[in-house]
Amino acid sequence: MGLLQLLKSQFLCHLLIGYVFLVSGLIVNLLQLCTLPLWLVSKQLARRVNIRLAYSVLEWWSGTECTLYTDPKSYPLYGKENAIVVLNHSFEIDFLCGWTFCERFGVLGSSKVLAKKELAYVPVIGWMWYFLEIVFCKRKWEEDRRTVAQSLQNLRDYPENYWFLLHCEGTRLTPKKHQISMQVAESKGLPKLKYHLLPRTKGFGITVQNLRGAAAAVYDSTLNFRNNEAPTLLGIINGKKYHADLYVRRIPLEVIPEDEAGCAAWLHKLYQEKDSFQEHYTQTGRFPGPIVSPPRRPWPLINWLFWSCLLLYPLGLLLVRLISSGSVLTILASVALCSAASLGVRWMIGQTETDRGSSYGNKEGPLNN
Ligand SMILES: CC/C=C\C/C=C\C/C=C\C/C=C\C/C=C\C/C=C\CCC(=O)SCCNC(=O)CCNC(=O)[C@H](O)C(C)(C)COP(=O)(O)OP(=O)(O)OC[C@H]1O[C@@H](n2cnc3c(N)ncnc32)[C@H](O)[C@@H]1OP(=O)(O)O
Ligand SMILES: CCCCCCCCCCCCCCCC(=O)OC[C@@H](O)COP(=O)(O)O
Repeated sequence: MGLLQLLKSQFLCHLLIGYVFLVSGLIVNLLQLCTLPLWLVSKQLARRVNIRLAYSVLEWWSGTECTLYTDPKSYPLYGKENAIVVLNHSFEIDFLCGWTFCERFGVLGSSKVLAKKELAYVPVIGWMWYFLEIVFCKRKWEEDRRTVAQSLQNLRDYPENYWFLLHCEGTRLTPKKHQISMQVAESKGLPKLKYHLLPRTKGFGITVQNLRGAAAAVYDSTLNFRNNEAPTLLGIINGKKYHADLYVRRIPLEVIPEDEAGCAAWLHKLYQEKDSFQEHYTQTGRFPGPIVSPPRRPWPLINWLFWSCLLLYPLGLLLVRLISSGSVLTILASVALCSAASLGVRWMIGQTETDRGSSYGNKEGPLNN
């Protein structure tokens, strides 16, 4: 274990990182709130300010290495156009890998996702997403068909390039969800998938329909981790290194059928292809095609140094004052506050854990929702 990894695994280090993450995030949330009047004056300027504010929270502490497999001809277009990203949903840190790639291609602050509504209430990240015009769904089509379409329409004049992420499986893969979704596949006469849940086609259909002309392509993205790892956020916080491999194919939006049934059939075929890429990965330890290496940028490090210096210095001063005050009551109150904050951060980490995930796709029944 290297010195940096040893440091990362220490409890005190977790407390300090948790403190910097939480306080910097809340400051950014507050600044975002202050941009509300700006929306009335200039919507596009308010959007640009929020993109930059979000950037400084999203790119944070991750030691995950990511390798990109893709066609070198498509590579120069990444980050230079709007795109719909279709990504498998098997790992607890899918979102971190997504952020890492967004950062490398300069679209971290502007990128979007079709996210479950419950995430809107997660402090810092969920609150920030509200200002970033993230599209939320209740996974209840009767309600989502109208609200999701409206939110997508709002993105048509977005002032900066973005990726719109869709986890078409709708929930993270578990053995039970997989078994149930394969029953649905069988009942629909569709081939079984080994590594994916059956994709939900309605969200994809409505996204393509509403972003046609605004997004140039679908980036079919398939993620896996080396050595059969099942990475967790807690693992990362404890300094564990994971290595992600991502296979991306750029598919021009024009090739996707315009009618609902054709579009759904196209997506099912895409997932059958994704399944074969995962099989290839399992057999050979790599995805097909050449590797390209997006360069690391200095901004994440500069960003972290900025927030750490800004927030750790006053914390140090406060601690010295607290101890020298000698007041048992003040010290107890401070310990209680720190405990509450660390429980809050632990709850947020819990939101990323598949074991604590939703029951969506878990119930047997006519609709299996
Ligand atoms: C160069 C590098 C490139 C790429 C880099 C990679 C990524 C970076 C990109 C962007 C990053 C940006 C941000 C990322 C940050 C964070 C991400 C965090 C995570 C949030 C993600 C989530 O919250 S996922 C959960 C929410 N999202 C979704 O659910 C999307 C998919 N779902 C849908 O599309 C749904 O259709 C819906 C939500 C719109 C509506 O759901 P509902 O359940 O109401 O309706 P459905 O149509 O889905 O259900 C009825 C139909 O489904 C059939 N059915 C029933 N049971 C099942 C079952 N178990 N499995 C499959 N199908 C089932 C049923 O029969 C019905 O069928 P029909 O034939 O009638 O359609
Ligand atoms: C050391 C301190 C570090 C503190 C870090 C706290 C970080 C909290 C980040 C919260 C971001 C939450 C994003 C989670 C995205 C996610 O993966 O959602 C799952 C959904 O797709 C599907 O849900 P489900 O149906 O339950 O599988």
